[in-house]
Amino acid sequence: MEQTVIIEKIVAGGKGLGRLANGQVVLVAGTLPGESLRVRVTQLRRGYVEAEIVQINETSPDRRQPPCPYYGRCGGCNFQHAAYPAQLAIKHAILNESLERARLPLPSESSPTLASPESLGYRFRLRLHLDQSGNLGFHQVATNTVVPIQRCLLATEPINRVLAKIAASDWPKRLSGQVKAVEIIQSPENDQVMLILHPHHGISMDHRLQDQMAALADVSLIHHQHKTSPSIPLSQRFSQHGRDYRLAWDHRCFFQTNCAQNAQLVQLAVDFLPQYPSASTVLDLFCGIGNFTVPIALQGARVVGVEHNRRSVHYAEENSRNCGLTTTRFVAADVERYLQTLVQQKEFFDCILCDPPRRGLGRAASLLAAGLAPKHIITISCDPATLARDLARITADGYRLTRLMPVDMFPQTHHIESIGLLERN
Ligand SMILES: C[S@@+](CC[C@H](N)C(=O)[O-])C[C@H]1O[C@@H](n2cnc3c(N)ncnc32)[C@H](O)[C@@H]1O
Repeated sequence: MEQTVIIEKIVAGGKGLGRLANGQVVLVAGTLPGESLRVRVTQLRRGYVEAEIVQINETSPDRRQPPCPYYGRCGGCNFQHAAYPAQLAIKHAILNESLERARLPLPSESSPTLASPESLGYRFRLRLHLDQSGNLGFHQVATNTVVPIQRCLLATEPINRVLAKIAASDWPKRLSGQVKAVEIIQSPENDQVMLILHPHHGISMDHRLQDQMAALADVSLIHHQHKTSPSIPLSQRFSQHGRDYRLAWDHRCFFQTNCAQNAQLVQLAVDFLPQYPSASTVLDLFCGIGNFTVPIALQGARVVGVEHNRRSVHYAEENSRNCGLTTTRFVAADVERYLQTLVQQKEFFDCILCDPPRRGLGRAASLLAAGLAPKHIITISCDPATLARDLARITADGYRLTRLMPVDMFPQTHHIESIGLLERN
């Protein structure tokens, strides 16, 4: 069935929303607000249909030629058809709409999306799938079929040099059946690039094979993912508010892959932290390797970091020590359980910063807002839907959102990171 639709807006997930002649909602990928399209319905879903573009009748002035030759087939990006300023505006609108749908009042200060310093070449870590036929690449849109690629425009140049060498060799064919994924990582502090081969379950890799592949790709290290295998050292230098410091971690720890934008996000978090009359006490939930703990402590606060990955906690402690800090403490624990302990002990913090994974805070939201009642809460989120759910709980417990800013951590994709500040009423 073909029909003409006008795209009203872009919704979470990146598709354009329009209406069929009978009023039914239709979602179309690769579109922009205001475009008039001839579409063909491809899927019936509960409450809406999905369609694909047959023809664009009226093109948005924000439409551009996607820079990547794999765009449309490779499922890695879905915003490359939009000029970068339009991508930022779309992310701002989606975040605001997520909050409005949850009936949350938006802060009076509505900040535009913070652009990434680099809109291409920003990724310091790439994970590619390897299928049984030796295709090395990313999954095709909405399938498990691997689209072979020789270059990813989102990755840094040193990563692409290694990828090109591997893709042009017979290695993907030789490794297929043994390896299911290849990870290429660059340490942000230097040009050192490292590989990780992820073997299929139960396969033990031939070390000679790994050495030969390392020599071909001219990489300094190569390991396959195994609990006992050595770790890959990674590090980044920061300069925040006149203080220079360095954070180190390894490939088994979480760290933001857009390192330049992460530095801007960290700066924002320090700026969002209110000034208190005396040295502040801050609880940094989901602290990882101390990405926010260290710079906040360098500003004079006493900070407790909570993180369940013991390896990350080890690096957080080491990073903190190397910065000469004596005002940080790290706890290896599950956030929700640890919050219960803090509530029982009637602990108080001026500010709680939380940077949970995509699933959000869940029940921890009420524990930290109603249970600990800090003066301020800083939220860092990578999913507007779970953020809206968490904010609904926190505001119901007596807080109001005073600042909110989308931060573009993943240009060319629909992913939306944000930072917010809540104040106790
Ligand atoms: C989005 S990352 C943020 C890390 C850090 N704040 C940063 O900026 O690099 C989320 C972190 O939460 C940790 N995590 C996930 N679930 C957790 C839980 N239930 N309790 C404690 N830590 C958790 C992960 O290991 C990861 O380091």
